[in-house]
Amino acid sequence: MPRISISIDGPTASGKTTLATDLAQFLGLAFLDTGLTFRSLALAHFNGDTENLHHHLGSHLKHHPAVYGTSGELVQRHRIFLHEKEITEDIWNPSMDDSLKTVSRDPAVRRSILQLHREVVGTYGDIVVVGRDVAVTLLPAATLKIYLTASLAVRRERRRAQYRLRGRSTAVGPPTERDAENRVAVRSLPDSVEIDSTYLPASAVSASAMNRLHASAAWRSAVPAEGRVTRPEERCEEA
Ligand SMILES: Nc1ncnc2c1ncn2[C@@H]1O[C@H](COP(=O)(O)OP(=O)(O)OP(=O)(O)O)[C@@H](O)[C@H]1O
Ligand SMILES: Nc1ccn([C@@H]2O[C@H](COP(=O)(O)O)[C@@H](O)[C@H]2O)c(=O)n1
Repeated sequence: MPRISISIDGPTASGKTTLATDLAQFLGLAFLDTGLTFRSLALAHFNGDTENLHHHLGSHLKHHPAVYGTSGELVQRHRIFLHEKEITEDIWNPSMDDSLKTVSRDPAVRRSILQLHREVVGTYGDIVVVGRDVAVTLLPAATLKIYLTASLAVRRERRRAQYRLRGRSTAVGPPTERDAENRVAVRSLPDSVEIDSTYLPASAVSASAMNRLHASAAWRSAVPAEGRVTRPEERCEEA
């Protein structure tokens, strides 16, 4: 069967990870959060390695995505290793925001990270990928490209609530110029959809994405009619 891939772009705290987890679980896909690779290099930078971030890439940084089975079970949890040491939890230090900016503004580092992500996508194939610019740079032929938005106020409130719960933080600002350019670029790709989650609960965002996936030409040609699945709530709506 041809492969299924879904990209989810959008600004901080718009709900990308939440939607990606839901889709990956429901469809039995891998889930790669590209932001975690940036955070891994930010950790190296934060720990004092400010000169040559490249030497941490290549075979030294291993990003294993989460993988879900066809019944929605977690087959492999996501894990990241840097020089063979697991750093999956260490990358969430809120003091690393400045290092994160340094890493993500370096074009050469971005190119190397993209190469690493291409290798992950090549290995796993059936995958949901989340990030700031993944449709254009990594998955221009994805079965569905989602641009997920929410108002600044709502994104800030979501992040505040999340911070209270998990003790992790990221600054939430208005969309940057790069976000705005990327949004326009995603719109111009075939099989792309923009979902504004400001007033939608997470379940409605997932249902909307699933409906759009089923309507996409790439999905129809990739999945034979007898193999297509719908959520119970979608079947109710259709009845
Ligand atoms: N539609 C929604 N309605 C209400 N809360 C939501 C919705 N989607 C996500 N959330 C909550 O908002 C918070 C941020 O969501 P999430 O981590 O998925 O965003 P993100 O876009 O992946 O963020 P980042 O860019 O920082 O990785 C989480 O606590 C999540 O539970
Ligand atoms: N494709 C991407 C993904 C991330 N970044 C940068 O990394 C930061 C962390 O990402 P989160 O999704 O975990 O918030 C993010 O703020 C970006 O600066 C990126 O540039 N491209």
